[in-house]
Amino acid sequence: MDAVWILPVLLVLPLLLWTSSTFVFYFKKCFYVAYMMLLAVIAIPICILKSGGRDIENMRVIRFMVRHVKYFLGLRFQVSGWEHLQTDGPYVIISNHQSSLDVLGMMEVLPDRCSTIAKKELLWAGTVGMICWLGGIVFINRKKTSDAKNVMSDAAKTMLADKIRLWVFPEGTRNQNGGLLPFKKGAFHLAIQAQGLTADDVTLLSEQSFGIMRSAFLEISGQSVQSNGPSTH
Ligand SMILES: CCCCCCCCCCCCCCCCC(=O)SCCNC(=O)CCNC(=O)[C@H](O)C(C)(C)COP(=O)(O)OP(=O)(O)OC[C@H]1O[C@@H](n2cnc3c(N)ncnc32)[C@H](O)[C@@H]1OP(=O)(O)O
Ligand SMILES: CCCCCCCC/C=C\CCCCCCCC(=O)OC[C@@H](O)COP(=O)(O)O
Repeated sequence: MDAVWILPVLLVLPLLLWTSSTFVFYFKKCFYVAYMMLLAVIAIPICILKSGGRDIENMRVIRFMVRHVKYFLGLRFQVSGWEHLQTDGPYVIISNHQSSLDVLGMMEVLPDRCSTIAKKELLWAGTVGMICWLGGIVFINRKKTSDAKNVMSDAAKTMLADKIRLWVFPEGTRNQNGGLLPFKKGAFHLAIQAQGLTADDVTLLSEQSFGIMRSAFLEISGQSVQSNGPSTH
């Protein structure tokens, strides 16, 4: 009886994929989440066997396993300036944040010994949450600012002691409104500690970084003319 339903699905699915770009978009989105969950199932035992638990070195495994996902989604990346990340010691990377697909771009350029700051809710995202924990991702509670600051202060100490790099999304949330949200300060408090600056430097550093990222963002957006489905994802 069940098999009767399979035939229409098998017929309708290719038809929708062929005719509806909106369907293609949502199909890809579901595929992305399911496939990342599956990849994490494979990566979890590898990371545990390799590093014995939570360890920033696990980000190498995650990076390696995620890099091919772009091909399934029809995405390609153009990287420039990668050589600037090839320096010794700790540093902070900041980037804008539009969608969960940003993880794919991140994995194209992620340096060794680099993890990220993420909202704590991600920890509960099934196998993806577990692999994030194994990769040394630092989870913060955005609703409790003082807790988040304490966690980031501890992260700054670890960053200096263990020479790790941290990737922060200074907008603090995803944003697809065609610009940048005002930056939160956490990334810059991390950066001053890595560079021997003081709290007085945070505002200037934040403002300069915002200006540079905004002009780069607008320049790149101006070149981007292709659309592959609804604008919100
Ligand atoms: C193999 C299969 C794999 C499958 C899966 C693979 C996954 C791979 C991993 C990839 C994971 C990617 C995950 C991405 C997730 C991205 C996110 O979750 S984004 C959301 C979370 N991130 C952030 O929010 C980071 C940015 N937030 C901040 O920096 C904030 O500052 C804050 C710490 C949360 C506090 O926020 P808030 O109080 O609202 O705002 P501010 O304006 O910044 O600060 C107010 C005040 O406090 C001072 N201050 C801020 N931070 C600090 C600090 N760290 N230390 C000291 N003081 C601080 C700040 O200066 C302000 O004071 P002032 O007097 O006005 O200056
Ligand atoms: C138990 C099942 C739970 C299912 C949850 C699905 C979680 C997504 C799973 C796979 C997606 C691939 C990994 C992408 C990780 C990126 C996470 C992300 O981009 O989080 C958004 C966060 O930066 C900001 O969040 P808000 O915009 O503030 O909100």
